[in-house]
Amino acid sequence: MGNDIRVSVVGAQGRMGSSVVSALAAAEGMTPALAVTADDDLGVVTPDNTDVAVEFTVPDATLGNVLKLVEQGVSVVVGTTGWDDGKLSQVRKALEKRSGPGSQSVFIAPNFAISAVLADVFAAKAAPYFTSAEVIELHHPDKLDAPSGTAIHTARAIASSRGQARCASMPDGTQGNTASRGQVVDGVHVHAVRLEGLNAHEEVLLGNAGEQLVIRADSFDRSSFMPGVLLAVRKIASGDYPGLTVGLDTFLDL
Ligand SMILES: NC(=O)c1ccc[n+]([C@@H]2O[C@H](COP(=O)([O-])OP(=O)(O)OC[C@H]3O[C@@H](n4cnc5c(N)ncnc54)[C@H](O)[C@@H]3O)[C@@H](O)[C@H]2O)c1
Ligand SMILES: O=C(O)C1=N[C@H](C(=O)O)CCC1
Repeated sequence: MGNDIRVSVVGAQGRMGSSVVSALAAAEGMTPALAVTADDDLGVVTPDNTDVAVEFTVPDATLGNVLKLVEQGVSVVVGTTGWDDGKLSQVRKALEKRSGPGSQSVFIAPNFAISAVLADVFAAKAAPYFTSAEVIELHHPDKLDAPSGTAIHTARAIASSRGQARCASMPDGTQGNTASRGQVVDGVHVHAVRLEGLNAHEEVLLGNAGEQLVIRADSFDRSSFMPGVLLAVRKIASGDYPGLTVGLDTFLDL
């Protein structure tokens, strides 16, 4: 259709990329444009054929892909993990260089499932009321990165809300080899499980003397991510979010 948003998918043969290609074909007001695989030249994706590119590839490739798409004048919705402050600042700089009328957008979300986004928000709200908080993420064994992008995001959100509330550091009497205590992200311990049969799951454990709160999000199927991806495409295509935006909660009235 004439006014449809033209959406190209980078990483189109992957688990997420192929799900996005199918979701786009069924979505109102969107037209699938190019399906780019690892063997293709990303240079083919331009504003002549694409309004928004959706990028689901691998952590080692995503920064390069996003910078190239920005250089080519294309706005991007990114679901690939592996982002840190240094990489985000490279994207911000690339966007600033190009900014002007009709300026471009990059949107990055570690998780597009509403259950995960809400778990993150609830965990950050709850964290200052508890002495201890730890994050456990559980995923399918084909996942390349650990801990998950979502768990890093959650740990940072917990640390930030505890920092603002001036909470004391969490008690931990572990001595000697601390490898089994997981990765420490901004002072929050994050544990990664890889298990056949799982898809994408996260649990936040919050403890006080004599009580525990568990906040858990389960994505049983990749269909759980699709409404969030389509929402992000619509928001980015609207032109209302120029520059870099991180996190699906931006678009939700939480
Ligand atoms: N944000 C979310 O909600 C969400 C949900 C699920 C997965 N993820 C993340 O998305 C990423 C992809 O996950 P997946 O399960 O689809 O992985 P996958 O391995 O199934 O797919 C990745 C695809 O990218 C392709 N690829 C690699 N380098 C490329 C390049 N330079 N250009 C184009 N294509 C390239 C690979 O050939 C593969 O087909 C991971 O980082 C994962 O953590 C995010
Ligand atoms: O399947 C994956 O890989 C997922 N990756 C994201 C992460 O690392 O947080 C989101 C959930 C699924």
